[in-house]
Amino acid sequence: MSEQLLTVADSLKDRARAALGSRNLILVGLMGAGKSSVGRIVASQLAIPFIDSDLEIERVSRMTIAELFAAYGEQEFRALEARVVKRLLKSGPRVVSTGGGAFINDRTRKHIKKGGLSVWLKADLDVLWERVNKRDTRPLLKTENPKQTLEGLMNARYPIYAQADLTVLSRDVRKEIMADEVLKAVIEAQKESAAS
Ligand SMILES: Nc1ncnc2c1ncn2[C@@H]1O[C@H](COP(=O)(O)OP(=O)(O)O)[C@@H](O)[C@H]1O
Ligand SMILES: O=C(O)C1=C[C@@H](OP(=O)(O)O)[C@@H](O)[C@H](O)C1
Ligand SMILES: [Mg+2]
Repeated sequence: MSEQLLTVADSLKDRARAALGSRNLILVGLMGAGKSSVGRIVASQLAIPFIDSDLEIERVSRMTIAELFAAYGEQEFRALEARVVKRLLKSGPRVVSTGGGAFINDRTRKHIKKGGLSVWLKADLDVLWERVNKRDTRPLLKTENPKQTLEGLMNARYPIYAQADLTVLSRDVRKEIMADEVLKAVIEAQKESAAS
C-alpha cells in the first residue's frame, strides 16, 4: 500500500474512533447480515473491545444457542438475551454484535437505544440466504422451507430494524469493506449531529 493510501486508511479509523467517543457501537440486523464477523473487524480497527452477545450468552449459560432454544424455548432465550445485552452495554466504548432477534424484543431494544449508537446491517434476501444456508446452527431456520422463513422474518422485522440510528447496506463485498462502511457511517452521523 502506498504511504498516501495508508494515511487515508488510518484517518478513517481515527476519525471513526473520535466520532464514537465513549459510546458503544451496536450491530443489529437479520441472521447472515454479517453482525458477528463485521463487528469483530470494526472493533479491531477502532482498537476497542468486541463482544458478540450470542457468544456471551453461550459462555454464561454453558449451552449453545440451539441448546437454549431446545431446552427453554424462545421466550426464555429472549429474557436472558435482554439481561446480557443490558449488562454488556453498561460501559463503553465497545462494539457489541447482537443476535438477529435482539433489537426486535422491546426490552432489549430499549437497552440498545440507551446503550449507544445502533447500526442496522441491511441485506437483501439472496445475500442472507447464501450465507445462512451453509450452516444449520440457527434454530429459527430449522423449518421445512427455511428460505421462506427467512423472508417472513425480513417482512416482520425490517420496519423495526429501521429504528436503528444508522443503516449500512450489507452487500456481497469483502467483510473488510463492510467494516469500512460502518466506520464511514459513524463519521457521517457525527458530522450530521454536529451540524444540526
Ligand atoms: N461481507 C461478507 N462477505 C462474505 N461473507 C460474509 C460477509 N459477511 C458475513 N459473511 C459470512 O456470512 C456468514 C454469516 O455471517 P455472520 O457474521 O455470522 O452474520 P450474523 O452474525 O449477522 O448472523 C458467515 O459465514 C460469514 O463469514
Ligand atoms: O434472528 C434471531 O432471532 C436469532 C439470530 C441468531 O443470531 P445471528 O443473527 O447472529 O445469526 C441467534 O441469536 C438466534 O439463533 C436467534
Ligand atoms: Mg451473529
